[in-house]
Formats: sequence, structure tokens, C-alpha cells
Amino acid sequence: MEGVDHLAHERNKSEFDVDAMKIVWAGSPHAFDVSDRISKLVASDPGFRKDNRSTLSRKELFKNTLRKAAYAWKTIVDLRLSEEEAAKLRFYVDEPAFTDLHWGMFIPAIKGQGTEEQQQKWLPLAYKMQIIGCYAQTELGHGSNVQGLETTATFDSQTDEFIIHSPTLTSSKWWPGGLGKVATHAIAYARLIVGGREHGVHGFIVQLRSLEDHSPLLGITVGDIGMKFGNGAYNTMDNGVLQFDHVLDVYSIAFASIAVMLWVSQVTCEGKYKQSDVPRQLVYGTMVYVRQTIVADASCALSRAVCIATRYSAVRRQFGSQNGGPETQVIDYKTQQSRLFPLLASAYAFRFIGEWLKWLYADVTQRLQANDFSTLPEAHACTAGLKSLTTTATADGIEECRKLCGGHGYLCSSGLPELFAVYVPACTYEGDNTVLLLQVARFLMKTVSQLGSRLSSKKPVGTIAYMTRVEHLMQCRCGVQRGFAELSADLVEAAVAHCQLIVVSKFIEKLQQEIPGKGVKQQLEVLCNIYALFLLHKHQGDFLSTGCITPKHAALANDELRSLYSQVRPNAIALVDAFNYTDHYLGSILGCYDGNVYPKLYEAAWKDPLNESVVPDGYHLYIRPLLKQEIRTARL
Ligand SMILES: CC(C)(COP(=O)(O)OP(=O)(O)OC[C@H]1O[C@@H](n2cnc3c(N)ncnc32)[C@H](O)[C@@H]1OP(=O)(O)O)[C@@H](O)C(=O)NCCC(=O)NCCSC(=O)/C=C/CCCCCCCCCCCCC(=O)O
Ligand SMILES: Cc1cc2nc3c(=O)[nH]c(=O)nc-3n(C[C@H](O)[C@H](O)[C@H](O)COP(=O)(O)OP(=O)(O)OC[C@H]3O[C@@H](n4cnc5c(N)ncnc54)[C@H](O)[C@@H]3O)c2cc1C
Repeated sequence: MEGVDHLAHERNKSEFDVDAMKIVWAGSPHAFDVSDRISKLVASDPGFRKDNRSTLSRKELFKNTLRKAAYAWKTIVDLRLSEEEAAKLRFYVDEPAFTDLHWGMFIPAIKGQGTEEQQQKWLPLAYKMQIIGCYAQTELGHGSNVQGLETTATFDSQTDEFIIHSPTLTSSKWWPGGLGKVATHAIAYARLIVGGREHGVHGFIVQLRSLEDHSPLLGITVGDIGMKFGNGAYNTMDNGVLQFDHVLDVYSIAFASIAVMLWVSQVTCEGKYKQSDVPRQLVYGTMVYVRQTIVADASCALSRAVCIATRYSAVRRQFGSQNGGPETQVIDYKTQQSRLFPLLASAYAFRFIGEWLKWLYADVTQRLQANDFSTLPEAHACTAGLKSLTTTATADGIEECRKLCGGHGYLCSSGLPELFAVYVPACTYEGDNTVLLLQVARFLMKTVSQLGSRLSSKKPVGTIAYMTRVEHLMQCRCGVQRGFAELSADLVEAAVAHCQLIVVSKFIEKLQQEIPGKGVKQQLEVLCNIYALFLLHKHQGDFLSTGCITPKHAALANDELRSLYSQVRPNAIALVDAFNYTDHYLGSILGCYDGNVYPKLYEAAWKDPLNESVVPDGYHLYIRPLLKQEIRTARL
């Protein structure tokens, strides 16, 4: 029945202050206020409805996305929302769109790598959406290998201009989001050539389309690369293909013939290339920035899936009826708990590692401005490794949540298929996860000698076990006199172990902070222990081989896990309520707040276009002749 909370009995079991946990999850009272207010604003506005997406064609879907993006912008302007509120609004609209790349990459790239002069020229236009940008780095032939990009940018000292060109088919830009049909400008990455000499890959701001009639400019061939995984999902995004035919460009992002660059290079009016004494990898700065945002995004995506699966696991009953009594809630089965609760713990773990990574990125950015590059290697390794670890775990976790919901998890109305289809490219974009782990492995090879010293420092026992595991995995590999390439598969395992160590240790550090609210810290301690012991159980071979734990320890850890699952059980619904997601944002009948699942599933089925007629299109043409066929078959 509408209005009845079918999960009230579950919510009454909670042993902690849910409102206080909502603040912890949001990050601060202010952050909670903004999220709560904006998510409800979006949920209450029919202009942002999304329950019809699975019934639209690609063109209808895309046009609807443009409508929503324009409507969101009008809402932002009319309500005079702040930058923070505007970002939250676009987040809760929950639709991959060109705005992700405009706000998530194009603007950060100009802020992070542009000169003062370039920022003054481009940022006001971008902030007012008087230009729409994308990040055009990947090409048909190269994505992971940035130094293999083929697009060229040749400096013409006669005209003080750069000529951008796609010399081969494989140099066509391919994948950039927003490029296919919307972006008016791109930050295009190309090999700089000055005076016949090549100076590696740099970024250039290039106008693609007319601001008058949106037609591609002279020398620009641009379009969409076609349908992607899933039906709705990422097909709301126009990932594009772009070819340059000797395009004149006067706005290099890394170069300005007059402005003195803070830390990148410049080309003087006389056509001289001046390389500053900064790491060339600063040109990758935008990728590092986005990777750290992707870690926070992982906690959002995983928490959505876990919220759906947890609420439905409490609603769903199957088997176990005693004397005609109610069947057992599937959330009470130990197998369901052993699959679901580590994902719940991971969602919280990724939330806190995302907070720490945001601090690390801000710290390294501040240091860079003082020409202090000392923490750049660690920042690169952490953002690359944690992006890889959290996106892999989240993609796998969303799929596990679909399976935890049985058959109904496969319905679009569960919200899980769409969430999975939208999320999984995160394992590839912003750096293929294996390629990024190889970067971490390379970092570990260089610093493995320091791991030992870090072992001796005063660390909680759990962290010591994880540190010993990484050191052991590295020494087993480094001790073998073979090349990096030969050992790369093993070294990637050590890289994963290193990233898991970081997540566990930062979760423990989070618990050392002041955390207000009755029972809140205790719940987080349970979740932290579940995360750490679940991984120890999953990788117990590694831990046993270090000698750091014995088989008896491993067995005790497993017993403790079961006990921890029992401690979480009465609080599970409250722990997912703490995410404070509206039913609109969850987009899931199985995960609806009131748990009134079956009537909503049944009602939703009849709304499918296929049920607009009792007799389906095609019956008279194909089925009736079949049923009425007069073919005499001896066998029948
Ligand atoms: C790193 C590579 C793999 C290799 O680079 P290479 O140049 O060859 O270097 P190496 O030889 O390997 O190493 C040399 C040394 O350099 C060091 N190094 C390497 N990289 C870095 C770095 N980044 N920083 C610092 N140091 C670095 C390395 O350690 C070596 O050091 P040493 O010599 O050992 O000491 C490189 O090729 C690479 O990075 N490849 C991956 C390519 C990639 O990631 N491409 C991504 C393209 S963009 C993309 O995919 C975009 C996707 C968009 C999807 C949507 C994302 C969401 C957007 C945000 C969400 C919405 C926000 C909306 C907000 C709002 O609405 O308001
Ligand atoms: C949805 C989506 C959105 C995107 N948006 C953008 C965007 O806005 N802008 C942009 O510029 N790009 C974008 N991209 C492109 C994305 O950044 C690249 O696809 C990504 O970096 C992976 O590169 P690749 O495709 O070349 O993969 P490849 O490197 O070709 O990977 C193929 C396989 O080779 C393996 N491999 C590659 N190199 C090595 C190695 N050295 N050692 C071991 N294994 C290796 C990989 O692990 C993988 O298994 C997007 C991609 C997707 C899917």
C-alpha cells in the first residue's frame, strides 16, 4: 500500500544515529545540506524524469539529453545556484552528457594548464556556457599510449599560428565525449613541431564548430562514433570522431607566443621553443585530476547498487516458512550477507579514500605552484592505482548486486542494468585499469626499498599485515632477475595489494578522527573490519606466505567476519538510508525507500509500450499464419 513503510521494522532495528551518519557520508553538515536540497529539487521536477529512457530511440534519447542539459542550465541560472550546487544538480540529473566533459575536463584543463592570459580569455566563456568544450586526446590508433598520438601541431612563425593536422586515419580523434554533435571547442592533444623539430605531445584549444550555426569549421570533419554498450546508458553521450585537415589554430593551451608560462613550455614570437625545467608529465595533469574524481564517483555508484540490493534483500522472502508463517528474508541468509556486506563496507571505504585523495590532489597542486615536484610521483601512483582498484571493484560490485536481486535484478525497472552499463567504461576511460596498475608497479619498483622502513613505524596490526603482504609480493618479484615486462602480471598483483593497503590504512585513520553521533563510529569500525578481513580472507594465500598470519589466524578471521556480518545485519537498512538517495536518483523499484516492491513492479510492467495492445504488432503477419498452417507433417 502506498504511504506504508514496508521497511519500518528494519529501520527500527538500527543501533546508531542515521542522521549523524548522513553527515559523515556527505562529508560535512554543509555538504549534506547542499546534496539533500538539490537532490530533492531534481526529484520533484518532472523536467528531470528519467523513467522513460529505456523506451527511446538513440536520436530521441540524445535529443532528450540535450533538453535536460539546457533545462538544468536554465534552472541553475534562474535559481542563481552556486558552482557547488550546480555540480550537484548535474550529478543528480544522472545522465551522461556533454556537460560532464565541459565541466569535468575542458574547464579543469584550462585552469590547470592554461596561462593567466588564456584563462582570462576562455574561462568566462566556458563558465557561461557560451562555448562548449571537450577533451580530445584519444585517437583511433592510440589511447593508452599518449606519446604515440599522431595528430600534429606545426608552429608557423610567419603567422604566429599552429597548424593542426590529422596525418593518418589512425590519428583521427576517437572517443572524446561531447565531441560528436555538441562541442564547439576542444582541447586537442597533438605533437608539437617547431622549426622542423618535434617536442612531444601538448594541448591546444581548437574551435571546431561555428558559434553562429554550429556547422564544422573549415578543415574540421566531426561526427559521432555510434552506439555503445547497452541501450540507454552511455548513448546519451555523443562520443565523437574528429579529423583535422591543416586547421589553423592560434590558441595553444600550453603555448602562448607572448604570455610567460608558469610551468609549461612556450613558443616565442620568433618561433623558439623554450622548455621549462618542469616534468613533461604535467601535460597529463587533467587526467590525474579526473582520476581522483572518479574514485569519489566509484563510492557513489557502488553505494547506489548496494542500497538497491540491501533494501530488496530485506523485502524479498524465499523459503524457510515455519507452520505457514512468513518465509525467510533473503538478507538473513549467510551467503547473501557474505556477498552483500563486503560491498556495503567497500562503498564506505571508497567514500573515505575519495576524501583523502581529494586532499592529496589539492596538496600536490599547491606544491606544484611552488615548483615543488617532490610528491608528484606518489600522487600519480595513488590516483592511477586507486582509480583502477575502485572502478574494478565497483563494476564487479554492481553486477554482484544485480545477481543478489535474483530475476528482478535483470529488469530495467530495478535500475541495476542501466547503472552497470553506464558505469563499466570507468574501468577503461581515464586510463585502462591494467595500464594504470603498471604505473603503480613501476612506482613500487622504485620505492620498494623504502617499504621496509615504513613497516617499522608504529602502525595498527591490520596495516602491518597489509604492508608485509605488499613487501613480500614485491620482493618475490624483484628478487627474480627478469625484466619488468616478464614479471608485469605478478607486479600488477602487488600494485593491487598496495592500493588495498592504502584503502585499509585510510579507513583506519578516518576512525581515529572525532566522529559524532550515537553508535556511528562503532558502525564504521564494523565496516572497516569487514573490508579489511574480507580482503584478508580473499587473498589469504598472500598473507599466509608472508608468515605474518598463520592458518589459525586465517580461520579466526573468517569466524570474525561471520560475527561482523551479524553485527551489521540489524543496521543494514539504516546504513544504506544514510546515503540519503531519493527514489528518483536511485531509479529502482527494488530499491524504493518504502520497500513496496511488488505492486510497483506489477504496475510498471503494464506501462511498457509492448503492452499498449493486447495483440502485438506482427501477430496477423507472422503468428496467425503459423498457428493456422495446414502443413501436414508425418511426425505430428
Ligand atoms: C602514464 C602513461 C600510461 C604513460 O605515459 P608516458 O609518457 O609514456 O610515461 P612513462 O614512460 O610510462 O613514464 C615516464 C615517467 O612519467 C611518470 N608519469 C607518467 N604519467 C604521469 C602523470 N600523470 N603524472 C606524473 N608522473 C607521471 C612515470 O611514473 C614515469 O616516471 P619515472 O620515469 O618512472 O620516474 C600515459 O600514456 C597515460 O596516462 N595513458 C593513459 C591515457 C589516459 O588516461 N587517457 C584518458 C583520456 S581522457 C578520457 O578517457 C576521458 C574520459 C571521460 C569520461 C568521463 C569522466 C567523468 C568526468 C568527470 C565527472 C563529471 C564531472 C562533472 C562536474 C560538473 O558537472 O560540474
Ligand atoms: C565511454 C568512454 C569515454 C571516453 N571519453 C574520452 C574522452 O572524453 N576523451 C578522450 O581523450 N578519451 C576518451 N576515452 C578513451 C579512453 O581514454 C581510452 O579508451 C582509454 O584510455 C584506453 O585506451 P585504449 O582504448 O587505447 O586501450 P588499449 O591500450 O588499446 O587497451 C587494450 C588492451 O591492451 C592492454 N594494454 C595496453 N597497453 C599495455 C601495456 N603497455 N602493457 C600491458 N597491457 C597493455 C590494455 O590493458 C587492454 O587490455 C573514452 C573511452 C570510453 C570507453
